[in-house]
Amino acid sequence: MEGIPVVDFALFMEDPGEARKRLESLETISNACKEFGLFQLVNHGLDSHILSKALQNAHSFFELPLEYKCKFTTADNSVGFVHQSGAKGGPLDRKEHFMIAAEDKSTLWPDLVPSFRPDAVELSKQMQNLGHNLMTILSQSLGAPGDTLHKCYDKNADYYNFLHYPACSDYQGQVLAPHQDGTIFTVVSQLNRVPGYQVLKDGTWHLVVPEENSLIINLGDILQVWTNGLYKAAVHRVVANKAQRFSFVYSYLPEGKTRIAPIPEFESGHPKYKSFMQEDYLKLRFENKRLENNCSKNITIDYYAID
Ligand SMILES: O=C(O)CCC(=O)C(=O)O
Ligand SMILES: [Fe+2]
Repeated sequence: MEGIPVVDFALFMEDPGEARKRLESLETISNACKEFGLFQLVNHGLDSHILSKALQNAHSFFELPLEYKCKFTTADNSVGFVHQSGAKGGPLDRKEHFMIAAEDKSTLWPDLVPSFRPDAVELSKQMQNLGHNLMTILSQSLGAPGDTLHKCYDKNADYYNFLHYPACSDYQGQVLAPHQDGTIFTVVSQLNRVPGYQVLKDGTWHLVVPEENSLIINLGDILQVWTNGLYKAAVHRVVANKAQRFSFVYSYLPEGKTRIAPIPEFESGHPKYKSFMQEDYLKLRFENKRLENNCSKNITIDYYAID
């Protein structure tokens, strides 16, 4: 099996003594983004305890009674606790999750786990910072100036999500259906290192083994559109495990009113996507995921494709 590309983030954060290695790494990123839409990041620079705290808090929250957790469910499922979800026309996903809008003044925090809120806010700040640096590196990996992707929008409207996949003793299929994220890119931490995350490449699913201290960076639809299809949004899913699995997902998104369209220097007069407003696409995706909505088609970025 072909390995999932690994990128050493420290190379980019240190003084420029390692120029040759950096160039090699930019090449690795570029190839990974074209082939998998994904790479793994090591030496990511996050505070070493922050992810173990996230795991403890997620564990404490998800083991609370369903009745309590459901107090944090909102009408449109865009934030808060979601007990059941699934792709259109398919079986339900076997997971529950708690979604939070970064920098939101939400009061929707589980009071029975007092450390949940301060630890989550701190983690989201560190993730924001990591994402900012990744945007520069991704711009450079495209052979463009470091501020190229930053210049596509003014402000972030990020979301982050704690997920729990209960142990599956007699089921071996997928517990989260294949999909692409509607983000710029998404950072995934397989918090308790139980395997499950897989990425599709050339018709084959590849397991992303949760190595210690590594993160998954998976590209989303917006980066695919900005690069006019040069970089692709990773098609990924989660498969069952006999052990329960916890993960943390941080989604980088521009503000809702941002217009998304191929960046002129990457489309050379042949845009493959129509321009759209970020919040319109997000809304379509959320509406489409709601179980009571019986529309049979799964909305993807192809909705805006120019054929
Ligand atoms: O739980 C995971 O590892 C991945 C979750 C995911 O792909 C998502 O929430 O979009
Ligand atoms: Fe995803």
